[in-house]
Amino acid sequence: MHYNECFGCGDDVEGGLHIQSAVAEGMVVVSQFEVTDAHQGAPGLAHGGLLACAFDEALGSTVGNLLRRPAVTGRLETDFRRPVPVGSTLHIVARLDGVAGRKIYVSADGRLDAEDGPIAVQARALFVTVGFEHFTSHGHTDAMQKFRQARTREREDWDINP
Ligand SMILES: CCCCCCCCCCCC(=O)SCCNC(=O)CCNC(=O)[C@H](O)C(C)(C)COP(=O)(O)OP(=O)(O)OC[C@H]1O[C@@H](n2cnc3c(N)ncnc32)[C@H](O)[C@@H]1OP(=O)(O)O
Repeated sequence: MHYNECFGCGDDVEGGLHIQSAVAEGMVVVSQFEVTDAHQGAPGLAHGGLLACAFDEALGSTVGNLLRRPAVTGRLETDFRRPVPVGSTLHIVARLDGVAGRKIYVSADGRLDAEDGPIAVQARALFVTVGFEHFTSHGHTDAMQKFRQARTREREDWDINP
């Protein structure tokens, strides 16, 4: 689900990750993260925390695209296998591993510069399904209102009673 002010996928967020995700064959969700100077940790290399963020985004998008229900990250694990240079593109393929009540298990591999490039980062996460009150009670009212207006314009259909 796209939200324009999201640090992970928002188009207008300066220095954001600008990740684009789409459902692909085999019920996977593919995402691309183009690493820029704004994402550096060590000189010339992506910051590990932002790589974790990229996977949070890609995995959250997997839950949203495949299950169409609101959920938040409860747990996120990352394995950093290779350095990710500035100027490279991480090709992330994510899958749904299982659902148990409100718990949703997802995992992903991120490959360097090509769909069949070497694996640089892997992640697994547990998302927990929440009601919309999670956002209305914990977030700012005006942000939720902007989000709802955008959803209405895009006519997105979500299960709001998980
Ligand atoms: C409109 C917007 C659209 C949708 C917008 C989507 C936006 C996605 C954005 C990207 C993703 C993010 O960054 S989300 C932001 C980062 N995450 C957060 O802020 C979440 C903060 N945490 C929470 O709010 C809470 O801890 C929850 C909701 C995760 C869980 O609280 P709860 O609702 O009280 O549920 P609770 O009973 O504790 O947990 C339910 C089940 O999950 C298990 N569980 C919970 N947390 C964990 C954990 N860390 N590790 C293992 N297991 C866990 C419990 O054991 C339980 O299992 P069992 O007893 O049932 O077996």
